[in-house]
Amino acid sequence: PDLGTEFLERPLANPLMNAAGVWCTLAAQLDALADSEAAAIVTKSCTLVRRDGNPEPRYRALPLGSINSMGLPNEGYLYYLDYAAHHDYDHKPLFVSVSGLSLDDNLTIVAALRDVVLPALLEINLSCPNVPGKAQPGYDFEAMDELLAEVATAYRRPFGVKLPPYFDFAHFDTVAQILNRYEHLAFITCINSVGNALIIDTGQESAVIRPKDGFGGLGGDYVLPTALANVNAFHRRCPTKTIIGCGGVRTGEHVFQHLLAGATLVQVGTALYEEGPGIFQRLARELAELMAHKGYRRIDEFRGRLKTL
Ligand SMILES: O=C(O)c1[nH]c(=O)[nH]c(=O)c1Cl
Repeated sequence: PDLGTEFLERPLANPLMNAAGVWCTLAAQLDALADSEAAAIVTKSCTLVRRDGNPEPRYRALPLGSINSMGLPNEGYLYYLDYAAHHDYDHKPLFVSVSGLSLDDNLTIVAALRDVVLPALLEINLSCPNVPGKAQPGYDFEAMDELLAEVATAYRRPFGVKLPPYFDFAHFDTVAQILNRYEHLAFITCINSVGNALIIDTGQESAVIRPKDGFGGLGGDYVLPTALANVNAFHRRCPTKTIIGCGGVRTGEHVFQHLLAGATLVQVGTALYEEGPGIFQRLARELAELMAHKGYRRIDEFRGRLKTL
């Protein structure tokens, strides 16, 4: 089978890439992804200035996934613009994830990315659940609309958004209606971690991460059904946008399910954190094996073709 995929008219070897935030904070990590089977890579969400992030422990692997409250540790946007300036775009696409702490910070970073005129793709993170005291724009629809209007006006090139999970059809409808009003908004990445979960260690009778009394974003097996629902909800509601699936991907079968639900690319977070960049070779092999078993030669024979009963 051929895992060939097209994203924004660019042919890719397969639909696989990392999720922003995982194995992508430092240049050496990004280089490892560039050398892996991932067909595209995205940077850690960046802010105006470098951040240490939250106190540790701030990430914990779990039998069914992970919980994190990293607190946006990153090297500052100029570090990732510099990385983007040296990336080989003929080898594979590079996305820059931006998560400014204010509208002004986002606009400063977006304008800088525009002005360096690189083939890098902008993924605006609307959904970081772990900065104490900051409500995420993904759940403040007026703030989201204002941010997108300002970014679209400033950036004037194709860009995408990273959304939090939604759990209500009224929210799917409202958010899709906002996103569909922005022509430059070319792709939608669903989902970010399921925010503010609480994992308890029974023996210690304690939370397992330090920040925010142990409340953190959930990833991994726990979130696959919610991720698939959000991918399919926005695939149905935003026919002119490309959907990138993210959430709960650990096997080739999970990749297949995201593609069936309507994703064009599929991002890997928790499983990449635990397994390392070699996971992309395994996921590509497992997806090809599943496609062969089902008699599919190409992804576009089943992508977005989820049946209902
Ligand atoms: O705490 C984080 O750095 C973080 N953690 C997440 O699970 N999603 C995000 O978008 C971010 Cl920005």
